[in-house]
Amino acid sequence: RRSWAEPYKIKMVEPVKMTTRKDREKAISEAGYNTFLLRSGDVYIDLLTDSGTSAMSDRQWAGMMLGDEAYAGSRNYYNLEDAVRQFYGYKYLVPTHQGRAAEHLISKIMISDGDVIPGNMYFTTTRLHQELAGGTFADVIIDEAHDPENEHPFKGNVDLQKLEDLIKKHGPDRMPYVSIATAVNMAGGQPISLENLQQVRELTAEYDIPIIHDMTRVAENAYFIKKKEPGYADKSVAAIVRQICDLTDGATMSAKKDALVNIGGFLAVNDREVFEEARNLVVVYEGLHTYGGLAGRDMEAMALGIEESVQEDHIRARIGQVQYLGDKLIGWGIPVVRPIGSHGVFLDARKILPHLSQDQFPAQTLAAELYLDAGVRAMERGVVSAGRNTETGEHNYPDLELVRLTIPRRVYTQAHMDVVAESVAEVFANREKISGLNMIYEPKYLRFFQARFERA
Ligand SMILES: Cc1ncc(COP(=O)(O)O)c(/C=N/[C@@H](Cc2ccccc2)C(=O)O)c1O
Repeated sequence: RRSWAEPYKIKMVEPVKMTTRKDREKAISEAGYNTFLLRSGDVYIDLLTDSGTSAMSDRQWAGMMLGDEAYAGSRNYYNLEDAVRQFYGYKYLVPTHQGRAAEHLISKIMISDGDVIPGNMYFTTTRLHQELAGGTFADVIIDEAHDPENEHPFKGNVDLQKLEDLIKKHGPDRMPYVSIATAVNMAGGQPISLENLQQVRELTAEYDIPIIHDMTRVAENAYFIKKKEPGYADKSVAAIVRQICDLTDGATMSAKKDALVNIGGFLAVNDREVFEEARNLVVVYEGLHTYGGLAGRDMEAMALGIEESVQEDHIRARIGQVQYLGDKLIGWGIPVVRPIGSHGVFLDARKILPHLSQDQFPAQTLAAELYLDAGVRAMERGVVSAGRNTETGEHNYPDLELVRLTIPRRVYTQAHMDVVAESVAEVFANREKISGLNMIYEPKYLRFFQARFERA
């Protein structure tokens, strides 16, 4: 098997610098042992997130020069509308500044006090907007998704029995929609199969319950279907993306991921009334309905990014780079979520630091130690991210206590992946010496963004 390389060449570079251990000790303690609070200038390889951190193509940069900054009816809006219709198939588009803005709108429109919204594992902003609208999230993902070592190829699948029991328990009238995420972020970037999505569609259709699709990483999910689901090997990623979307009634999109832009998102629906209400609400919270908080140039870059996101060479290289890092760590016996997901490699902090209880924040600790070793920035995806139970006020204690090494699209080379792998191995070799953290500042909402810690 011959080696293969990225399907692009680099035209512009942004120099990054190595820091010293001393610099990093100072930086991480000033950041309260929270990688979100580090300055990017103090970070060598930034794997905090794949959100908004991808490299745009020369065509997208050219698109930035074609911004029609008319207040109303910008040409770029119509180009974006065409791209959403062509590649995703949804009828009506409401642009927003990013994904959580679309989540805010659809939650406000479709959720009433006391409603239950089933979903395949929670996502932080999605669940918060459901709660702010008076709803309660209910997890219907298969049990395997909560087991980091289980090799189920489609851990994003819905447990149909759990879903049906919920519908029977609460009644369809208390269920405004089922929330389906593709390439489930908190499970480790784990795909849902088309077979399972079709079964969810059949079940919800019986009760006339719509499906709202969090399509933030839909192209990555489509790639896994092409590679792993019987019958799809000869289908294009673009065709599989359409097939996924056509099984849903609407979508929220953070275009900062798959669609390769630094800012942008949208709400797209097929129902005219939901569209009318969303178009009316967007002018309250985001901006006119033809720009939704974005500049014309941003919408142009997004339209082009959507087209590029489903190109076979691009998505194969993107997923290939994540697999490369994951396989390297697995080869060195480092506990990671398996199978390797779509947008990052998730370290199993519970297994790496078994001597730390979740009250000592193992994933938060591991992310800080990784940064200290060589300046690699990762993200806590464990008890801090899980937040507190709205009833009891206690921490939610998730089975998955993870540190996410999230790979931006078209930014880092294989050499960077090697440096990251060696840094993880170094921290892993010294894991017994790692002690835990105490939380000393806890914000009310989405605490993981701004919480501060000190060494226990
Ligand atoms: C599956 C899914 N659905 C919606 C959104 C919101 O989209 P947006 O408002 O950010 O554009 C996101 C954003 N995910 C980013 C950024 C992030 C957000 C909250 C906590 C930590 C990190 C990440 O995973 O790094 C997502 O992954």
